[in-house]
Amino acid sequence: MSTAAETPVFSVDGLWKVFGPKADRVPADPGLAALPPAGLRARTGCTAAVRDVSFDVRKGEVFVVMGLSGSGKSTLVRCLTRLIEPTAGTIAIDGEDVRAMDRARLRELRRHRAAMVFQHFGLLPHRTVLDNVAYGLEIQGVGRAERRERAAAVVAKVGLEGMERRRPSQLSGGQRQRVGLARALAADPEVLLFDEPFSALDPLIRRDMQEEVVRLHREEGRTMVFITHDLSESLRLGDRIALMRDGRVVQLGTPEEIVGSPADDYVRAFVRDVPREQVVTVRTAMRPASAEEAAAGPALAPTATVSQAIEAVARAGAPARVMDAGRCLGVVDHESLLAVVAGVTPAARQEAV
Ligand SMILES: Nc1ncnc2c1ncn2[C@@H]1O[C@H](COP(=O)(O)OP(=O)(O)OP(=O)(O)O)[C@@H](O)[C@H]1O
Repeated sequence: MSTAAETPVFSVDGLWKVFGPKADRVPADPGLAALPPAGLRARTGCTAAVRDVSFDVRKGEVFVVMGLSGSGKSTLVRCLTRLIEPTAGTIAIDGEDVRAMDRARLRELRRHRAAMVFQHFGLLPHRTVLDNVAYGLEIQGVGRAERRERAAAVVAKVGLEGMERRRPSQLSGGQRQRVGLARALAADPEVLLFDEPFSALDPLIRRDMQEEVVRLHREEGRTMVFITHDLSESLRLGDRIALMRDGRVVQLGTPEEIVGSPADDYVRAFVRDVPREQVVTVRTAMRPASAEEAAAGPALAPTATVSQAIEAVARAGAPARVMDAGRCLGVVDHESLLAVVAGVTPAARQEAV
């Protein structure tokens, strides 16, 4: 039974977005709905950018939508606040039907509840950093003194203190992106939607911004939906990842589930080069402990990664215990850790026993 505390921020069910003539008939007709992209285009002239997608975004999580170019990521996330009108399916925010919202309610949704951070952040060139950040609050009708005060606090939060009076042209790409982020944060939305915000940044600055997002998330616990086509970015940021292909979500899971148990050959090929030991946790790698092993040895949290465990086991020269609230859940030793590095899935290991 679900309680109010468990209501997801977004709840999406059977969502379709079809572009093209008479788009409505595609989800409604099982024959058309089942066609592959090229077949659908040839028969109807339509593109199904999002095909029968269902998922929940939980409160406080970083939910990543990942996939190659054209897989439907932007269309899906724009449907959440109806920047793009869905063709079929349901979307709820905090249990409220987004598709039933009138224009005023939608405006409120986009301004106060689900703010978007874009790759091209749309900064106003003739305004200062502070005024750019305060702009969203101005639209909301917040008074001048209050909006400047709130904007200054957010500018400091994203590390731009001292730059309040600069114009966008006097900032680096990374700093501009921080202004865009600050502008979205100033509205204090329940959820932040990021549309590939860092893809135009060079790799070092990109890494900086990823860390910034992780830090903000750790400090505030705000729900975030993050679009990216970059696998390492999604593994670094995501609590859960929805991996898209041709408009469908082909796998939804934690980074560990996606890397450790790819749902099909497509996902397997996608994650082939990921260093598994940096993603797989000891909870997955462990085996049952004997009474003797459970009593002594280095202790690790269940969320420790295999690479952290390798260090602990090498240092102690003995198996490490996976401990949760004082209880030993199992142990990891050389063999179980090496199996992860070698790419042997836990299921395959069990079959081999
Ligand atoms: N307005 C539109 N009209 C027709 N087709 C569209 C429209 N917008 C998107 N599409 C098509 O829908 C599919 C998904 O596009 P979408 O932009 O959502 O993908 P994406 O995964 O975000 O790609 P990228 O990473 O390149 O931004 C693509 O095949 C695209 O060509």
